[in-house]
Amino acid sequence: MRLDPFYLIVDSADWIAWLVPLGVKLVQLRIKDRTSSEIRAEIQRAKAICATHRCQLIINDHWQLAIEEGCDFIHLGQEDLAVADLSAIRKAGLKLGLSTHDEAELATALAASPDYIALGPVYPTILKKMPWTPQGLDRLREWKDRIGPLPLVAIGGLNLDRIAGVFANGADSAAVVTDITLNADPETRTLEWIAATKARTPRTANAAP
Ligand SMILES: Cc1ncc(COP(=O)(O)OP(=O)(O)O)c(N)n1
Ligand SMILES: Cc1nc(C(=O)O)sc1CCOP(=O)(O)O
Ligand SMILES: [Mg+2]
Repeated sequence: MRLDPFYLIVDSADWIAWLVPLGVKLVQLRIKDRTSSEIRAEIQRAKAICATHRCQLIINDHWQLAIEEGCDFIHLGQEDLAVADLSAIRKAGLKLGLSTHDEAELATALAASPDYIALGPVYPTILKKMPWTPQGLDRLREWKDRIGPLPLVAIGGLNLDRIAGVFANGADSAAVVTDITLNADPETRTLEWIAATKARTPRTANAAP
């Protein structure tokens, strides 16, 4: 499996409706602090938009809703993984991306046979507080050497100036939140990300549903 090199992460179907039609091919719906029925409605809307635009949708955290709504890809952190029903996830045919932040987490993640591994935070992030210091590019390279052909997602503090470095050090895809969502012009910045990652875009959409 190949991941699109530009991995957008947003917290609503409104963002997806706005930015996916610009040409985004890989998007994560990462919603916190909403009710289950609100999240279900967001997933339904996001799924319809992504299907129209042949964009791979990945649901963060809410694997039960993803199964119930017929989604095909989820992302889980280690705490999510610890309480998730992996066999139900696999039985439903969902692909699985997993977060890692240290050696122990990498071992746990690899034991779950994921479809990609994410390493973060590569650079400092303002999105959420985390106990890990920034991993840096050498650590990214080390992760790629360890996981071989499994796709590697870099996340944390990425911006246009940093993406060449993450690709040069083994990342297959660069995940981004605030460089786009807090930008004064998210639409233009999204187009800039698409242009900056275009040369690495798989010729066949890995990602299209
Ligand atoms: C691509 C990607 N990588 C890492 C994360 C973080 O997942 P997690 O550790 O579960 O933290 P939350 O995002 O749930 O706060 C991610 N969402 N996506
Ligand atoms: C959600 C998330 N997870 C991370 C990890 O390291 O697991 S870093 C991160 C935040 C990414 O946001 P931004 O692109 O704004 O830094
Ligand atoms: Mg999570």
